[in-house]
Order: sequence, then structure tokens, then C-alpha cells
Amino acid sequence: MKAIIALEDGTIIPARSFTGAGEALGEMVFNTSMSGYQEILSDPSSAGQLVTMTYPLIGNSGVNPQDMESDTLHPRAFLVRQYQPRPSNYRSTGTLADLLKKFGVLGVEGFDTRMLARKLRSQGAMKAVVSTDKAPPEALVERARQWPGMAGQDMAALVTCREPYIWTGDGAQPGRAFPESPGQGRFKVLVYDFGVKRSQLRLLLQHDCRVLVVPAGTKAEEALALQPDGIFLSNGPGDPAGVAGVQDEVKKLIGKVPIFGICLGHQIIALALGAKTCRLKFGHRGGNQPVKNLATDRVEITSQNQGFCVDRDTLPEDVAMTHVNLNDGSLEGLQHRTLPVFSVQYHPESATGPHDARYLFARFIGMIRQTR
Ligand SMILES: NC(=O)CC[C@H](N)C(=O)O
Repeated sequence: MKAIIALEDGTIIPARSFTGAGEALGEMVFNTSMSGYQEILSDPSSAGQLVTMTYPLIGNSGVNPQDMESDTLHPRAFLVRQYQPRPSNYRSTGTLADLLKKFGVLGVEGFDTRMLARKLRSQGAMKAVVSTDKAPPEALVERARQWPGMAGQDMAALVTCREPYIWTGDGAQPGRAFPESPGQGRFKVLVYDFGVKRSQLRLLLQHDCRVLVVPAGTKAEEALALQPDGIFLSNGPGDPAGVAGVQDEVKKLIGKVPIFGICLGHQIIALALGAKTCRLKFGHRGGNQPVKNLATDRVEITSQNQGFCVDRDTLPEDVAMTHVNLNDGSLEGLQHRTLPVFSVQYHPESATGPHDARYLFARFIGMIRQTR
């Protein structure tokens, strides 16, 4: 079925839908990962986006229940050069097209994805419409232009859990407090869910933690009443400055218990510490972003998925930059000089991506040990 990609700058690209009729309006972004399409789709940070993969063949390894990073898919459309309808992989239990259809994500193929990526790189992320509708393409461009966009919106509120839950080796179990038995993990870690990826919860479990996940709107007093040994702030979608009220709660938590934040969690920590966030021109999305650890001078190849970053020139005196992106010099990590709080912009759980940065989970546990 024919589809049209219409960008707000007036560009019109003919393509094909591989998931039937549909229309999607959102922010067009590109991801340079060569694998891990299922993790990218099920990462709640992708909510509201139209995701284009620059790697040309997508669908080859199928999909499976284990690789879901949440229980649904989040982008509004998924765009690829060539969709592979016959997957071959020993873990595969179905096709990508069926998964997209199940969750109402429009799948589009058959156009020059690298041309689109180059355009976004030079002009910046753009609002766009992807549609199988026979409407004149100019009308689709107009629809993209009229859309107000996601700036300033609280997108985390859309993907956070409604009720607290305990994360166990068997997945989520109902519960509002940490399990009593230390046999279930030595360190009690409270996870603020702004759109958490399951790999982060799994890694906390592997590091001997009892994991209690709470909604984004949880008050600092409620969080502290649960007596956590550490607090983890997850990744999540949208503009960090739009996440209502959370900065103030995090401000109250800083200094009380060790805190570790990833991506949106990192940006919220930065805002709570008094820094500012800003939009990246076209975002960092992929599994090949070089980041330098300034303490060791070592370079980590990292997995990333963000459209915003912390403005390194706004860090207060008592906060140090710990990591820097070698492509554009943007801030990738920070640490308070005296209080137990640190965070990174990238994804050390690396699902999908290289495992270079997993040491950060061990660092968090080390911080908890020191303060216990
Ligand atoms: N992966 C994330 O947590 C992304 C953070 C934020 N939504 C951004 O785009 O910058």
C-alpha cells in the first residue's frame, strides 16, 4: 500500500506501508543502530516519535517476548529502507510487521532512509506526517506544520506505571513496599518510573537489589518513608522541563540517599541541581556514540536515545561534568562534588548496544555500600 512521508519543511517522500492503512503524526528522528529494533520500539523514551532506522535491512531476526523493554510499543511510526517479512533466528516467535500491527504502529518501507537522515542532520529534527491516506501531499505537510509538537509536554505522565510494583526475576509483581526478605536482594532500590526499560530493572536485580518501582508523581516524603538504600531515576520520553513537579521532589531527595539517573532521570537531576536542559539539533539515537570518561580518559562506545541534553555551561560550581560526547562535545555525565548523586545521559543498560558502560551500575552499588 502506498504511503507518503511529509515533513514540515515541505519535503514529500513516496514510500510503502507494510502494516496496512494508517496515519501517524509526530517528531521524525533517525536511529543508527544496526540491530535491536524491538528494544528501540519498546523503549518508552520513543513515545510519540516517528523512528527511521538508517540500517537498511530490518525485520531479519523477527521478534520475541523476551526482548520487550516494556509491555507495548511506543513510536507512532517505524520507517525502514527494506522490511524483511521472513525472519530467521532461533529466538524469533513472530514477525516485526505483526508486532507493529498488534500495537497500532504504522510500518513504512521503500524509500531512501539515509537521505532522510542526512536531511534531519543538516536541518534538525522535524515534525512530520506519515500517511496512507490519499489526501494531497501538501495537506499532509500542512498537518505537520500545524501540530504544536512535544516541547514542554509531560510525556512521562503517559508512560509511567499507574501503581507501584516489585520487579522480580519473574517480572512485575504487585506490591507497594520492599519485600521483607533480604534473600531477595541486599540493597533496597526505589525506581522512579518515567518510562523505565526492563533491562535497567534486570541489571539492578543482578546487582543484588530489591527493586520497587513507583510512579513518576511519587512525592519525596512517600519515597523516603519506604526507606530505600538508593534511588534510581529512569529514562523516559519528551522534554525534561515538561515533567510536572518532579524536579522539586528530586531536590528534596538529593543528599538523603544515593541517587543514580539515566537519560531523562539524568536530565531531571540536572534541573534539580540548578542546571538547564536544551534541545539537541537532531538528537543522539543509536548504538555507536563515543563518550569520554573524564576521570579515566577512556572512551566508551555507548547506546543513546535522546533529543535533549544538559547545557554544560549551566552546571553549578558544586557539580562536575564526568563524561563528554566526542561527536559534539555535549555533556554526557555529571556528579555532585560532595553529595552521593551521579547520572549519565546515555544508556549504560545498553539494550541494545555495546556493554562498555555497565560499570555504572556497580558504581551505584558502591555508593550505596559507602553510605549504609
Ligand atoms: N532516553 C531518554 O530518557 C530520553 C530523554 C529525553 N526524553 C530526551 O529526549 O532527551
